[in-house]
Amino acid sequence: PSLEVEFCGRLYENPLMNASGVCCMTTDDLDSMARSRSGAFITKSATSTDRAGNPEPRYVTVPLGSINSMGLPNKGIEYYLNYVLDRQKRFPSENPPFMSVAGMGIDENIKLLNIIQDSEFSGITELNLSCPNVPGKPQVAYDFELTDRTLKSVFQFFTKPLGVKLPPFFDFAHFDDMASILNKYPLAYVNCINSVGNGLYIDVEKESVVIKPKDGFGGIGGEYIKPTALANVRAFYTRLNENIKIIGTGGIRTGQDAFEHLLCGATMLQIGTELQNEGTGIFERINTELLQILEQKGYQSIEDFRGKLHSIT
Ligand SMILES: C=Cc1c(C(=O)O)[nH]c(=O)[nH]c1=O
Repeated sequence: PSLEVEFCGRLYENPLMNASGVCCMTTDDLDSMARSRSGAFITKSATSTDRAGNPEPRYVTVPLGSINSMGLPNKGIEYYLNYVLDRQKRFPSENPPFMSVAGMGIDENIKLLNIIQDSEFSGITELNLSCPNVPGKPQVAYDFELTDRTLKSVFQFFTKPLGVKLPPFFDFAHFDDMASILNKYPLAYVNCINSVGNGLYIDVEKESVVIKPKDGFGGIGGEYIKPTALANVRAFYTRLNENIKIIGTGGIRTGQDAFEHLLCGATMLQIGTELQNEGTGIFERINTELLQILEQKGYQSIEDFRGKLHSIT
């Protein structure tokens, strides 16, 4: 069997990539992703200029996942754009990395996307509408009118492939309302989900929180969030028109987790917490485990089962 996937008109050797934010802050991080067995990779969400982010400790690995309140530290969009444009020139036959952007508001999102639109970048852009950790900044995608207004403005000028990174939703009315907004726009994909916002992890021995920002409140990733991630992948896969693909993110630690996301309808798969824990060797491991599952089940390709999750009739 083969793990090859077609996404936005490009062929990838497998569906695995990093989740923006993990292993993508510096050119060294990005080079290690480029050398890995991932099928693709994405930059850290960029703002107009570099940001230090929140005070440390701001990312902590915990038994069932992670908690983070990084606060959108990044090197600024020019740094990441220079990196991806350089790779485009040096490796013209390869798929360019994905570019992620996360403005502090609609104006900065428009500005960032205009920079990408006016550049030679020929890859895929991810608009992050779900950063939960910038104090005083609510997550865009929890404001449905703002999301609609943002996408309306963006698609006045942006003609390159664009996806949006969404936070988790927990209510069928929200799945329905968000899907009806997204279906209005020529999106390449939606990425479900970002970390589950504003969780709290406690160190009982110290009787203390474990991260400094926001009195310890931070986005939760890892095993904790797989059921929520799978539900959001499935909810949008069944509601969006079929040319809006799904990237599945959240709780992928094994080939089986990857298989579950694909069964729910995901086309590409992003790994965050477990990549942070294990390093880029994880891509070789999960590709191997996923191939074993396809072999055991007699599938030749992911197309044979993508989205074919059974309900109980
Ligand atoms: C881009 C900011 C994000 C951050 C962050 O930089 O705090 N953490 C997340 O879990 N998700 C985000 O989208």
